[in-house]
Amino acid sequence: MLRYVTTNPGKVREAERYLPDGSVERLDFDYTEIQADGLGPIAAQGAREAYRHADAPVLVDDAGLFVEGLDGFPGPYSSYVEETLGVERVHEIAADLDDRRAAFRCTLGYCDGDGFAATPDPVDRGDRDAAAAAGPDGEAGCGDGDADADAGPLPVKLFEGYVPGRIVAPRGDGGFGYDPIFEHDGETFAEMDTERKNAVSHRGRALEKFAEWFADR
Ligand SMILES: O=P(O)(O)OP(=O)(O)OP(=O)(O)OC[C@H]1O[C@@H](n2cnc3c(O)ncnc32)[C@H](O)[C@@H]1O
Repeated sequence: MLRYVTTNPGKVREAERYLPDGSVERLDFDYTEIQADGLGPIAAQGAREAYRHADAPVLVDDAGLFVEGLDGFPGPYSSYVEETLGVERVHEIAADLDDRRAAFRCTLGYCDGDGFAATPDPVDRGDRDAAAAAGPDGEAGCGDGDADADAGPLPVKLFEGYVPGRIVAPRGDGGFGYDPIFEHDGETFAEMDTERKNAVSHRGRALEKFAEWFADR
């Protein structure tokens, strides 16, 4: 049984649509979010820690909002910023910017304690650049840059998803987190139902890639 590791029930609602019934259960485990410029090292480290905790295959979901006019902030710090400033303040700050383009990014980290061929290159190619398209998926193994001597060489397979949009005044009651202030194609994510958000979202894209790979393994 695969454990979807998150403290955020909103993520699980979206993820369930991509994973076969009965093949996954939520693990409410608050893994350590290391400080890093990109989501890849955070997801990789989190997956290793969660795997050690669960002793079962795990999928960790690290996501963030990257505002172009703020050089990608809050990015990997999105959770902290939501808790401290709050979503409406982020909109107020962005309202003063000329460039309100933004992107959501999601990196999924899968670890089952088994070996993938570990590659030395991390997938972190600069999540700060909100305009850059998500690149190919990668594997983070030994020497993947998330330097934690205790983490050991457990290989982690990473999957990325990206969606462009812009920051707007809050609209809509659905979704979670920054959804009310993130507009894509004329609608905020909070105005979309789960199915519609999944069809375009960063998480949907990453989950689609994961689900395909997982089924074909
Ligand atoms: O780490 P876990 O336990 O999964 O839960 P979290 O909510 O802290 O998850 P992240 O660190 O990945 O999320 C960073 C922030 O981005 C927000 N976020 C993530 N995905 C989102 C989405 O699809 N829509 C809106 N906000 C999102 C989320 O609410 C956090 O404030």
